[in-house]
Amino acid sequence: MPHRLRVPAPPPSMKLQDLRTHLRHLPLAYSPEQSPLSREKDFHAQLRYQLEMPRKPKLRPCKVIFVGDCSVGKTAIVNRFCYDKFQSNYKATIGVDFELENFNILGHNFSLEMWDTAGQERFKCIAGAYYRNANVIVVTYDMSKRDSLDSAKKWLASALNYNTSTRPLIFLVGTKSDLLTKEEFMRMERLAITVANDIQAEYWSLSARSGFKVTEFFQRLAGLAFETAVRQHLETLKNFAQTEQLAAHQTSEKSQTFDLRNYFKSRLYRQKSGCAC
Ligand SMILES: Nc1nc2c(ncn2[C@@H]2O[C@H](COP(=O)(O)OP(=O)(O)OP(=O)(O)O)[C@@H](O)[C@H]2O)c(=O)[nH]1
Repeated sequence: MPHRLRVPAPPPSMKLQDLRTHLRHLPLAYSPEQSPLSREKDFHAQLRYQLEMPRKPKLRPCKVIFVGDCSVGKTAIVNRFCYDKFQSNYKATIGVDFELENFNILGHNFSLEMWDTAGQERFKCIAGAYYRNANVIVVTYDMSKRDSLDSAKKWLASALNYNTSTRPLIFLVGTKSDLLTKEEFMRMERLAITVANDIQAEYWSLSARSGFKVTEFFQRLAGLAFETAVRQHLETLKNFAQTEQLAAHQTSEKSQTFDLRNYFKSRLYRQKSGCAC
């Protein structure tokens, strides 16, 4: 019997992961008419055009911080997206947890550094140290606990305190939507959208237990963060090119002055020597 070489198929989890992290379009907002970030249905045509240039931009990893009261489900949403798993027993985050997720967006590599900070008061001073240089702030609240929504503004203010020079993208995320009846869900969402509008955040309701909207949320976050990173990169290049142009202009002005001096000198010489040309 002829020997056949068998090529093992990639594990199904890998295929799933690839699909979730490969983006060709800008994912839509949870509720496009609410979003203060972008209401566009896709990446901007000019951004696509710029990305097709031969020199590919090198984008730094995007720092995403998750903040919110203890036990609202920050770790659960990160684990649902990164490992597609859910744990029903509560283990408090001590200080901070870190996950890295690599995306491929419009053919470019882009990574999200996810900093899942502790909600417990006693770890607040440790977690605060990790708030710096955040590109994205995810303020998380538990949809089944109204007081966790009331704390949202306080958490955002404290995260923004460490990021005064940058303008991070802000999301307000409601978790544990599986615990609510339809009426409770709608009531809580209405309240939360008002808060989201107040703090200029894009709103999402999720459930780590059922997986409701978790992938869509992370894809949207990655898409918007990518768009912002490319814009900032192009802006830096433009400023750099302008500085170079200015320097080149100043140099050519100097050499012109030099040439003029030479010109007058040579004319004087010609006049002295009686040349008529
Ligand atoms: N039913 C339900 N329970 C959830 C969901 N998300 C999280 N939980 C539960 O809520 C508890 C707290 O979840 P965590 O993800 O640890 O909360 P956390 O915000 O990271 O908490 P800290 O580490 O203290 O800041 C756990 O027992 C989870 O199983 C959800 O979507 N639905």
